[in-house]
Amino acid sequence: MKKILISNVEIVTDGPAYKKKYIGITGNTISYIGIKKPKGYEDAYQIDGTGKLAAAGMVNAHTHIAMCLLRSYADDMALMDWLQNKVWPAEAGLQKGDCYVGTQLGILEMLKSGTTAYADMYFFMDETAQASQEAGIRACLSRGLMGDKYDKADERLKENVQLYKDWNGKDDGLITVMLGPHAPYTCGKEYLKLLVDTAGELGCQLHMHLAETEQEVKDCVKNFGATPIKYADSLGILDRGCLIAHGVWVTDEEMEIMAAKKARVAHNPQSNLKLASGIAPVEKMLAKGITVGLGTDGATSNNNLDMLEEARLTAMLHKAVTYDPLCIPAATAWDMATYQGAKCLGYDKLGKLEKGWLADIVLYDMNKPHWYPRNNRLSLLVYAANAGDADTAIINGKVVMEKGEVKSLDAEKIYYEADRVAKRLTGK
Ligand SMILES: CSC[C@H]1O[C@@H](n2cnc3c(O)ncnc32)[C@H](O)[C@@H]1O
Ligand SMILES: [Zn+2]
Repeated sequence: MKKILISNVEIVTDGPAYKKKYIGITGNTISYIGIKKPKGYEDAYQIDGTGKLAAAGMVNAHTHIAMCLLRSYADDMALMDWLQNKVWPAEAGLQKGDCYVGTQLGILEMLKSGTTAYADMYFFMDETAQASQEAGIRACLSRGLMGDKYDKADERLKENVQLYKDWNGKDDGLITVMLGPHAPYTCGKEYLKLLVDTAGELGCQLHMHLAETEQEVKDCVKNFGATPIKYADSLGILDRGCLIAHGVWVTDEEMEIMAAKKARVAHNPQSNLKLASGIAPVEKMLAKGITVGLGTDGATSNNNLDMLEEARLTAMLHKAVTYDPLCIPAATAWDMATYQGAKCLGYDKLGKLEKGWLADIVLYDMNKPHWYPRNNRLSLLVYAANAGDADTAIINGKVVMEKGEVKSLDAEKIYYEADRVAKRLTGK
């Protein structure tokens, strides 16, 4: 089995004490962490960790990765205006091959900023799966679904089912698949019932936008007689296992339901702020034991895929909202960006640097002014680091980026292709 040995590396801790360590990787698993040089790694691929900080790779728990193609195309708008008048018309022009390029651009951005896994919901997901496999990034993919009827022949659903059959568990579990009902306002009740039934037959979970805006809640109550969370629950969506994107407008009672049904939430603070959707009651969710990961949402509403920004914003925003400086400390924000994100995607032993856990590891280059002095490395990572500090990325025991170079991606070619596709989509 292939082995990697990282030497002389610092490991993220919430305090001043540290010792330079060795991290051994065997196959896709962390097989050693310690201060003594381990035996049995003489022939391993060697990485010098001097001046580097090792941390678990971040997990982007909700995005639409190929929306990178529409970055800086539609800003300063509210969600429905943005979707109906700018985004959906542009997406209607998506052609075969576009999402492959858009995904490559997004993967490049995520790897270069320390993200090693993501959950996605979009179109042409076969292309997203292909690009993810080639880059070696961990991905949990859903075909975005919108529809009305209980119709097993629905083309979009057929695509999502095929995606599941073709890709779920592929590449040593690197790629997994969920069904992706878009939202209560784009999926009819009968259609949602069909998706729950289909997910049950496949044995997979659902990834859905829920309770993002106040207007969504009002419309849902008007049309279906219940708030989005209660409505989704009444249809069996939460029992099936659900990754909820947003969960901004949820009541205490709904959070109790979410906790009881083990729903996981992807909190997207930057997108929620930019679209003026509101601020999710994250501190309450965490207090109730709900798993809350962090996401960027698409780069059309963010406008980047930088998870360090989301972790920092999460650690700051909720302090201001609650007037409590102790709310969501750096350690909690980091846990959300890594371990809780991994749980959102359905993983058990992912998101921490521990022996026996999956080897998704990022080394950050600390040889920069904003990494001095080093009173607390975790504080530095959450409050001071920036995207360009990610130097090396290992996913499932494979080195996918070294010295800032993503091994399997040709950046210049991707920029050129992405520009070409974006011009066609936006007419700019
Ligand atoms: C059907 S594929 C996914 C679909 O979702 C759109 N989208 C992007 N961001 C958001 C958001 O914050 N809320 C709701 N829908 C969003 C995307 O443009 C695709 O059409
Ligand atoms: Zn979204």
